Amino acid sequence: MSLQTTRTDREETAADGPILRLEGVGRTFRMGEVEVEVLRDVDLEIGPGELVVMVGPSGSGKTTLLNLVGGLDQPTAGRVWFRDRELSACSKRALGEFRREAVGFVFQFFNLVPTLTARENVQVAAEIVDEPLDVDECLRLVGLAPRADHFPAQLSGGEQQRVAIARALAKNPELLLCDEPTGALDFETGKAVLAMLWDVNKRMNKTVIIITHNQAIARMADRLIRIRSGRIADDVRQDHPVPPGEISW
Ligand SMILES: Nc1ncnc2c1ncn2[C@@H]1O[C@H](COP(=O)(O)OP(=O)(O)OP(=O)(O)O)[C@@H](O)[C@H]1O
Repeated sequence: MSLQTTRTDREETAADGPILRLEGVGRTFRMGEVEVEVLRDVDLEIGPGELVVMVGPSGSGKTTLLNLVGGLDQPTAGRVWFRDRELSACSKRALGEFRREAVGFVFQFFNLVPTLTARENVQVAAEIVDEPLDVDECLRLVGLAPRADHFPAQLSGGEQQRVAIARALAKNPELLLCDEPTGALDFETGKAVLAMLWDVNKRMNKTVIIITHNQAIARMADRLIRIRSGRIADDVRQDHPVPPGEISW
Protein backbone atom coordinates (compact mmCIF):
# COMPACT_ATOMS: atom_id res chain seq x y z
CA MET A 1 0.00 0.00 0.00
CA SER A 2 1.32 3.45 -0.87
CA LEU A 3 2.04 5.76 2.03
CA GLN A 4 1.36 8.78 -0.17
CA THR A 5 -2.05 10.42 -0.52
CA THR A 6 -2.99 13.04 -3.06
CA ARG A 7 -4.41 16.49 -2.59
CA THR A 8 -7.69 15.13 -4.00
CA ASP A 9 -7.80 12.51 -1.21
CA ARG A 10 -7.35 15.29 1.34
CA GLU A 11 -10.14 17.33 -0.21
CA GLU A 12 -12.46 14.34 -0.39
CA THR A 13 -11.97 13.41 3.25
CA ALA A 14 -12.36 17.04 4.29
CA ALA A 15 -15.84 16.95 2.77
CA ASP A 16 -16.79 14.10 5.13
CA GLY A 17 -17.24 16.40 8.13
CA PRO A 18 -15.35 16.35 11.42
CA ILE A 19 -13.40 13.31 12.50
CA LEU A 20 -13.81 14.31 16.17
CA ARG A 21 -16.61 16.22 17.85
CA LEU A 22 -16.95 17.13 21.51
CA GLU A 23 -20.08 18.73 22.89
CA GLY A 24 -20.24 20.18 26.39
CA VAL A 25 -17.56 17.79 27.58
CA GLY A 26 -16.56 17.68 31.23
CA ARG A 27 -14.38 15.33 33.24
CA THR A 28 -14.53 15.26 37.00
CA PHE A 29 -12.41 12.96 39.13
CA ARG A 30 -13.59 11.91 42.57
CA MET A 31 -10.87 11.53 45.17
CA GLY A 32 -12.48 10.38 48.38
CA GLU A 33 -14.91 13.12 49.39
CA VAL A 34 -13.45 15.64 46.98
CA GLU A 35 -14.51 16.15 43.37
CA VAL A 36 -11.97 17.71 41.03
CA GLU A 37 -13.39 19.20 37.85
CA VAL A 38 -10.53 18.86 35.39
CA LEU A 39 -12.36 19.66 32.13
CA ARG A 40 -15.52 21.69 31.70
CA ASP A 41 -17.75 22.79 28.82
CA VAL A 42 -15.41 21.71 26.09
CA ASP A 43 -16.89 22.10 22.59
CA LEU A 44 -14.56 21.13 19.80
CA GLU A 45 -14.58 19.85 16.23
CA ILE A 46 -11.48 18.54 14.50
CA GLY A 47 -11.46 17.87 10.77
CA PRO A 48 -9.76 14.98 8.98
CA GLY A 49 -6.16 15.70 8.05
CA GLU A 50 -5.72 18.58 10.51
CA LEU A 51 -2.47 19.01 12.42
CA VAL A 52 -3.57 20.32 15.81
CA VAL A 53 -1.23 21.47 18.57
CA MET A 54 -2.69 21.86 22.06
CA VAL A 55 -0.70 23.91 24.53
CA GLY A 56 -1.39 24.81 28.12
CA PRO A 57 0.21 24.92 31.54
CA SER A 58 0.90 21.82 33.57
CA GLY A 59 -2.32 20.49 35.07
CA SER A 60 -4.59 22.39 32.66
CA GLY A 61 -6.22 19.18 31.39
CA LYS A 62 -4.41 18.44 28.12
CA THR A 63 -3.73 14.76 28.77
CA THR A 64 -7.22 14.31 30.17
CA LEU A 65 -8.65 15.71 26.93
CA LEU A 66 -6.38 13.55 24.77
CA ASN A 67 -7.46 10.49 26.74
CA LEU A 68 -11.11 11.27 25.99
CA VAL A 69 -10.61 11.62 22.23
CA GLY A 70 -8.38 8.53 22.18
CA GLY A 71 -10.95 6.34 23.91
CA LEU A 72 -8.73 5.79 26.96
CA ASP A 73 -11.29 7.47 29.21
CA GLN A 74 -14.89 8.70 29.07
CA PRO A 75 -16.37 12.07 30.04
CA THR A 76 -18.50 12.63 33.11
CA ALA A 77 -20.50 15.26 31.20
CA GLY A 78 -21.22 15.88 27.52
CA ARG A 79 -20.59 13.72 24.50
CA VAL A 80 -17.64 12.70 22.32
CA TRP A 81 -17.91 11.38 18.76
CA PHE A 82 -15.35 9.88 16.44
CA ARG A 83 -17.10 10.34 13.09
CA ASP A 84 -20.57 8.88 13.73
CA ARG A 85 -19.45 6.66 16.62
CA GLU A 86 -20.31 8.08 20.02
CA LEU A 87 -17.32 7.23 22.20
CA SER A 88 -19.02 8.55 25.32
CA ALA A 89 -21.73 5.89 24.89
CA CYS A 90 -19.40 2.99 24.04
CA SER A 91 -18.86 -0.05 26.24
CA LYS A 92 -15.30 -0.66 27.48
CA ARG A 93 -14.96 -3.38 24.89
CA ALA A 94 -16.14 -1.16 22.01
CA LEU A 95 -13.78 1.54 23.20
CA GLY A 96 -10.92 -0.96 23.10
CA GLU A 97 -11.82 -1.86 19.51
CA PHE A 98 -11.93 1.81 18.60
CA ARG A 99 -8.46 2.39 20.06
CA ARG A 100 -7.06 -0.65 18.31
CA GLU A 101 -8.40 0.21 14.87
CA ALA A 102 -8.50 3.98 14.72
CA VAL A 103 -5.86 5.48 17.00
CA GLY A 104 -2.07 5.50 17.10
CA PHE A 105 -0.52 6.78 20.35
CA VAL A 106 2.90 8.37 20.77
CA PHE A 107 3.96 9.08 24.35
CA GLN A 108 6.73 11.09 25.94
CA PHE A 109 8.66 8.03 27.15
CA PHE A 110 8.24 5.88 24.01
CA ASN A 111 6.76 2.83 25.85
CA LEU A 112 8.53 0.25 23.68
CA VAL A 113 8.74 -3.38 24.75
CA PRO A 114 12.40 -3.72 25.83
CA THR A 115 12.71 -7.41 24.95
CA LEU A 116 11.55 -6.92 21.35
CA THR A 117 13.58 -5.46 18.49
CA ALA A 118 12.46 -2.30 16.70
CA ARG A 119 10.86 -4.36 13.93
CA GLU A 120 9.12 -6.65 16.44
CA ASN A 121 7.75 -3.67 18.38
CA VAL A 122 6.17 -2.40 15.16
CA GLN A 123 5.06 -5.89 14.12
CA VAL A 124 3.11 -6.41 17.34
CA ALA A 125 1.00 -3.33 16.55
CA ALA A 126 0.51 -4.36 12.92
CA GLU A 127 -0.78 -7.77 13.98
CA ILE A 128 -3.71 -6.45 15.97
CA VAL A 129 -5.48 -4.72 13.07
CA ASP A 130 -7.13 -5.95 9.87
CA GLU A 131 -5.40 -3.62 7.42
CA PRO A 132 -1.94 -2.73 8.70
CA LEU A 133 0.72 -0.92 6.71
CA ASP A 134 3.88 -2.78 5.82
CA VAL A 135 6.13 -2.93 8.90
CA ASP A 136 9.41 -2.42 7.05
CA GLU A 137 7.92 0.44 5.05
CA CYS A 138 6.92 2.16 8.31
CA LEU A 139 10.45 1.74 9.66
CA ARG A 140 11.83 3.12 6.38
CA LEU A 141 9.50 6.09 6.59
CA VAL A 142 10.94 7.10 9.96
CA GLY A 143 14.50 6.43 8.74
CA LEU A 144 15.08 3.41 10.96
CA ALA A 145 15.23 0.52 8.50
CA PRO A 146 18.99 0.03 9.15
CA ARG A 147 18.34 -0.33 12.90
CA ALA A 148 15.31 -2.63 12.60
CA ASP A 149 17.03 -5.51 14.41
CA HIS A 150 18.22 -3.42 17.35
CA PHE A 151 16.62 -3.53 20.79
CA PRO A 152 15.33 -0.31 22.39
CA ALA A 153 18.31 -0.16 24.78
CA GLN A 154 20.62 -0.07 21.73
CA LEU A 155 18.82 2.97 20.30
CA SER A 156 19.00 6.65 21.23
CA GLY A 157 15.95 8.42 22.66
CA GLY A 158 15.16 9.98 19.28
CA GLU A 159 15.48 6.63 17.53
CA GLN A 160 13.21 5.00 20.10
CA GLN A 161 10.64 7.72 19.53
CA ARG A 162 10.86 7.09 15.79
CA VAL A 163 10.17 3.39 16.43
CA ALA A 164 7.18 4.47 18.51
CA ILE A 165 5.92 6.57 15.59
CA ALA A 166 6.44 3.65 13.18
CA ARG A 167 4.52 1.45 15.63
CA ALA A 168 1.65 3.93 15.76
CA LEU A 169 1.59 4.21 11.96
CA ALA A 170 1.73 0.47 11.30
CA LYS A 171 -1.87 0.16 12.43
CA ASN A 172 -2.77 2.65 9.69
CA PRO A 173 -4.92 4.66 12.10
CA GLU A 174 -6.89 7.72 11.03
CA LEU A 175 -5.84 9.54 14.16
CA LEU A 176 -2.40 9.98 15.70
CA LEU A 177 -2.36 11.28 19.29
CA CYS A 178 0.97 12.49 20.64
CA ASP A 179 1.44 13.40 24.31
CA GLU A 180 4.62 15.49 24.74
CA PRO A 181 6.40 13.54 21.96
CA THR A 182 9.57 15.64 22.28
CA GLY A 183 9.46 16.02 26.07
CA ALA A 184 12.31 13.57 26.66
CA LEU A 185 14.42 14.64 23.68
CA ASP A 186 17.06 17.28 23.03
CA PHE A 187 16.37 20.15 20.63
CA GLU A 188 17.73 18.65 17.39
CA THR A 189 16.29 15.20 18.04
CA GLY A 190 12.97 16.72 19.02
CA LYS A 191 12.88 18.66 15.77
CA ALA A 192 13.59 15.49 13.77
CA VAL A 193 10.70 13.73 15.52
CA LEU A 194 8.37 16.67 14.82
CA ALA A 195 9.45 16.62 11.16
CA MET A 196 8.37 12.99 11.08
CA LEU A 197 4.94 13.86 12.49
CA TRP A 198 4.68 16.73 9.99
CA ASP A 199 5.40 14.27 7.13
CA VAL A 200 2.88 11.77 8.43
CA ASN A 201 0.27 14.52 8.43
CA LYS A 202 1.13 16.05 5.06
CA ARG A 203 2.01 12.91 3.08
CA MET A 204 -0.30 10.32 4.64
CA ASN A 205 -3.15 12.66 5.52
CA LYS A 206 -3.41 11.43 9.10
CA THR A 207 -5.10 13.65 11.62
CA VAL A 208 -2.39 14.49 14.16
CA ILE A 209 -2.93 16.00 17.60
CA ILE A 210 0.16 16.97 19.57
CA ILE A 211 -0.03 18.19 23.15
CA THR A 212 2.94 20.03 24.56
CA HIS A 213 4.27 22.58 27.02
CA ASN A 214 6.51 23.93 24.28
CA GLN A 215 4.93 27.06 22.78
CA ALA A 216 7.42 27.07 19.87
CA ILE A 217 5.96 23.83 18.51
CA ALA A 218 2.68 25.68 18.04
CA ARG A 219 4.02 27.30 14.87
CA MET A 220 3.85 23.99 12.96
CA ALA A 221 0.10 23.63 13.59
CA ASP A 222 -2.77 24.13 11.16
CA ARG A 223 -4.68 24.83 14.31
CA LEU A 224 -3.51 25.96 17.73
CA ILE A 225 -5.68 25.27 20.76
CA ARG A 226 -4.81 26.75 24.14
CA ILE A 227 -6.15 24.97 27.22
CA ARG A 228 -6.40 26.84 30.48
CA SER A 229 -7.95 25.53 33.70
CA GLY A 230 -9.86 22.80 31.92
CA ARG A 231 -11.36 25.00 29.22
CA ILE A 232 -10.49 25.93 25.66
CA ALA A 233 -9.13 29.43 26.07
CA ASP A 234 -8.20 29.97 22.44
CA ASP A 235 -8.66 28.13 19.14
CA VAL A 236 -6.83 29.64 16.16
CA ARG A 237 -6.37 28.48 12.57
CA GLN A 238 -2.91 29.21 11.21
CA ASP A 239 -2.84 29.74 7.45
CA HIS A 240 0.93 29.44 7.15
CA PRO A 241 2.17 26.71 9.44
CA VAL A 242 5.96 26.54 9.70
CA PRO A 243 7.76 23.22 9.03
CA PRO A 244 9.56 22.00 12.18
CA GLY A 245 12.95 22.35 10.47
CA GLU A 246 12.45 26.12 10.47
CA ILE A 247 11.38 26.38 14.11
CA SER A 248 13.77 27.21 16.97
CA TRP A 249 13.32 27.10 20.71
N1 LIG B 1 -7.20 9.90 37.43
C1 LIG B 1 -7.14 11.10 38.04
N2 LIG B 1 -7.58 11.26 39.29
C2 LIG B 1 -7.53 12.45 39.90
N3 LIG B 1 -7.05 13.57 39.34
C3 LIG B 1 -6.59 13.47 38.08
C4 LIG B 1 -6.60 12.24 37.36
N4 LIG B 1 -6.07 12.44 36.13
C5 LIG B 1 -5.73 13.75 36.09
N5 LIG B 1 -6.05 14.36 37.26
C6 LIG B 1 -5.82 15.78 37.57
O1 LIG B 1 -6.32 16.55 36.51
C7 LIG B 1 -5.51 17.69 36.31
C8 LIG B 1 -5.12 17.78 34.85
O2 LIG B 1 -4.26 16.71 34.52
P1 LIG B 1 -3.70 16.50 33.05
O3 LIG B 1 -2.72 15.38 33.12
O4 LIG B 1 -4.82 16.38 32.11
O5 LIG B 1 -2.95 17.90 32.82
P2 LIG B 1 -1.92 18.31 31.70
O6 LIG B 1 -2.35 19.63 31.17
O7 LIG B 1 -1.76 17.21 30.70
O8 LIG B 1 -0.62 18.48 32.56
P3 LIG B 1 0.92 18.17 32.21
O9 LIG B 1 1.26 19.16 31.14
O10 LIG B 1 1.62 18.43 33.49
O11 LIG B 1 1.00 16.75 31.75
C9 LIG B 1 -4.34 17.57 37.26
O12 LIG B 1 -4.55 18.39 38.36
C10 LIG B 1 -4.35 16.11 37.64
O13 LIG B 1 -3.86 15.92 38.94
